[in-house]
Amino acid sequence: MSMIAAFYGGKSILITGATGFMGKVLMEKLFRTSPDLKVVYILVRPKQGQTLQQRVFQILDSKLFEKVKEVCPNVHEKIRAISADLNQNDFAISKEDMKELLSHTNIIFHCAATVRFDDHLRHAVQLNVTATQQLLLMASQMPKLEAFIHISTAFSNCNLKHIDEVVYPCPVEPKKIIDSMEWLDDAIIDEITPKLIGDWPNTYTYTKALGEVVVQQEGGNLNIAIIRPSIMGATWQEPFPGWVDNLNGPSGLIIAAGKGFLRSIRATPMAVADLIPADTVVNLTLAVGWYTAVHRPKSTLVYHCTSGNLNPCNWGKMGLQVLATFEKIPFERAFRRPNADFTTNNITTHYWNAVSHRAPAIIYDFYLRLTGRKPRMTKLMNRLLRTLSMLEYFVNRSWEWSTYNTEMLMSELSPEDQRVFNFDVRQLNWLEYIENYVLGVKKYLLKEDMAGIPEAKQHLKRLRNIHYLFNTALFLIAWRLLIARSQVARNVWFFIM
Ligand SMILES: CCCCCCCCCCCCCCCCCCCC(=O)SCCNC(=O)CCNC(=O)[C@H](O)C(C)(C)COP(=O)(O)OP(=O)(O)OC[C@H]1O[C@@H](n2cnc3c(N)ncnc32)[C@H](O)[C@@H]1OP(=O)(O)O
Ligand SMILES: NC(=O)C1=CN([C@@H]2O[C@H](COP(=O)(O)OP(=O)(O)OC[C@H]3O[C@@H](n4cnc5c(N)ncnc54)[C@H](OP(=O)(O)O)[C@@H]3O)[C@@H](O)[C@H]2O)C=CC1
Repeated sequence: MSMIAAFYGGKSILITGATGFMGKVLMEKLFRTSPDLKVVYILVRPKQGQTLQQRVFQILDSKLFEKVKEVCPNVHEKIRAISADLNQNDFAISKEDMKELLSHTNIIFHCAATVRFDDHLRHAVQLNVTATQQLLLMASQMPKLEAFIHISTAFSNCNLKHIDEVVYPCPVEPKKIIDSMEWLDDAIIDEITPKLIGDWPNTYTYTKALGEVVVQQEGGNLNIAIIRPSIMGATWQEPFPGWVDNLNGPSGLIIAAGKGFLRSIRATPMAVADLIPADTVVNLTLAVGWYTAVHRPKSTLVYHCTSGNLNPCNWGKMGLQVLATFEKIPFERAFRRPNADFTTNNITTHYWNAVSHRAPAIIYDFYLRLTGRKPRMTKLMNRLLRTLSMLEYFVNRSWEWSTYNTEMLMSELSPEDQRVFNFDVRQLNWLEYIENYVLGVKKYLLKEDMAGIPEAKQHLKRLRNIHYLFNTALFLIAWRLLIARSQVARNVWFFIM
């Protein structure tokens, strides 16, 4: 019998960010392994014209929750969606809901965040720092609370090369940052943002670092733990391999490469690709929730959920495996044949951006215009180049994360819990994982049918023929021009003939 699964039985659990990528995988695992839990409160905002209930039904209707509905047929009754906006005071939660949350909650998993790299500092602070502060305040008024689990990121200290499982101080106290966001106007914030974030690459990683400091400073007597996942990718095993539902991290680039838009990327092939499957993060999170509540460590423990020091993969190997998978499982209606190169130097990056990204987009848009259609490729390409420039920081460096606490926790688990809540990345086979990831992107993100693979392969063959024809024509034109201008070239030509 799993001790962790039994622990969550009968519990009232509060999850923020339950509608996000990690939140869904977390809820799924909780219900599948502890169907006898009492209730899961989720803080949800109405979005895109959908009510809270519609949002919950949409989640439960997805393939991700198929197994849950078998083991916990009344899952929809156990999810209590609470209308909340983490950007508002008291999260805009009604008095009755707040009363219920405060009096019943046993465990909090705080997953909500803005993960956009380019978010305005005010918004990133509001969600990643102030909301965390407010949630801690709420937690301090919960008499039945046993553990508060804060999800941060392994990149919250990416300005360091070696990162230990400790909370590092920030140059400016979070309280001062929160205060200043209240009275500074947007233009001034824009101006001081580069100075404030210093050697952090973006507002996301900076505000996640501030969030951790807030947790440490304002956690009071709460039982708190911080989890730092690296780059969260599709699921490895549970509930099935390859599940993914957003474009963050590598997923968007896998699509761009598979559809033939992404032809080169400024990345260091030998740099460690610290990916971590979402189900691994969730297993560790649930194990940490149990450990923190039952063992009540004296201080706030930080757990690194990373793969690099235990089972490293690098970007070069990952890129090759992604491309190899496209041979077997191509995406439909590709713009060009998938074939992306890694470059490490600025000049070649600019060259390939011009030749392989911008030029084909301009030519294609010209063709669209000629055929009376609206040009769109240049815009799309500009977006891709902007995304690439934001991700570059992470694919040209390697970090070392120590994992003592995570390994300690693994040794504390019973063999059954090690199996049910497996977060041992040493068992991960990268080639198999990446293949399933690409397949998952095709099925769950692009919603492409596997029956379309033969047609997709035919399409790639046509693109290859067009490519050969285009190159041959280009060569002949260049050769003709050369012959017209150079006696040596003419002599070579006559010699060959
Ligand atoms: C050889 C072949 C190799 C192929 C694979 C190689 C893989 C290399 C992968 C490298 C990835 C490295 C990632 C490192 C990240 C580490 C960071 C730490 C991890 C974390 O803690 S948090 C999670 C990470 N967060 C993110 O990834 C968010 C990043 N996204 C953003 O910040 C913004 O979306 C972005 C990129 C600034 C774009 O903003 P904007 O232009 O405003 O666009 P929108 O977000 O509104 O979206 C517009 C449009 O673009 C689509 N989109 C969004 N994100 C991506 C993406 N990452 N890639 C591609 N496309 C993306 C989005 O769906 C929208 O489409 P529409 O059709 O709806 O308009
Ligand atoms: N994805 C990754 O690669 C990594 C993520 N992390 C961390 O893991 C956690 C989860 O990330 P992930 O699931 O990928 O992120 P997502 O962007 O998928 O989900 C974010 C969640 O936060 C919610 N949220 C955002 N703003 C508000 C708001 N104002 N009020 C209420 N809810 C809000 C979103 O709700 P809505 O659906 O309404 O938008 C969504 O449920 C984050 O803390 C992130 O920093 C750490 C390392 C890597």
